[in-house]
Amino acid sequence: MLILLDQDGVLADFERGFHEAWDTRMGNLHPALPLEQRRAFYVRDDYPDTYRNEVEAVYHAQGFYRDLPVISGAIEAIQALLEFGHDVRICTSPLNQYRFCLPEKYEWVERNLGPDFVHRMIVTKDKTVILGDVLVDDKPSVTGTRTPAWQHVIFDQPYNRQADGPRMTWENWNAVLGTVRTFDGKH
Ligand SMILES: Cc1cn([C@H]2C[C@H](O)[C@@H](COP(=O)(O)O)O2)c(=O)[nH]c1=O
Ligand SMILES: [Mg+2]
Repeated sequence: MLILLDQDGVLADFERGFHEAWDTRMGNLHPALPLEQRRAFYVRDDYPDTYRNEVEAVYHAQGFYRDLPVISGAIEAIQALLEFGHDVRICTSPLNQYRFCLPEKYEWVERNLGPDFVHRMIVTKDKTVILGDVLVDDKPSVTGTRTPAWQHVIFDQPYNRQADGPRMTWENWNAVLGTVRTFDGKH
């Protein structure tokens, strides 16, 4: 299968990175929301409007994307997927404020998956134009200009539990991906 893996929220732990950076900068005024209480996909929507600038300052900061921790189990699962013979690509959308985000997404992949994996990166604002059998993504609804070729498998996070459909973690990936159909109709 051609497997598209989203980066933030699937491989890179955007939530933990935000939580730690927020507590360092702002914890004395408004402690970071515990992960299990996050409900909105965009973190700014779970914080009071009065903190919008401060929320954005956290993930616009230099080093934020580069230093995100790895989601536990992701690297080992990618190695296993490659060993099974799957074609694995990273399919990621940068912020419009791309100055640090964009190069740091590449740095993150180089640092955590190795320089060869950089060749596997697909950076796009519209994931529906990208071919694949499956897109593993934490966004509850991935939309764009086309009807996507891929099946969306939701990577489980507290802020996407309202969405229907197959739901994956780095513990159950093997069983969940086994249910996905490929372009030619085979498993
Ligand atoms: C505010 C906010 C932004 N994001 C960002 C993080 C990334 O730049 C994109 C999604 O990237 P992905 O690799 O395609 O997951 O959106 C976010 O995920 N959550 C937020 O709250
Ligand atoms: Mg994501």
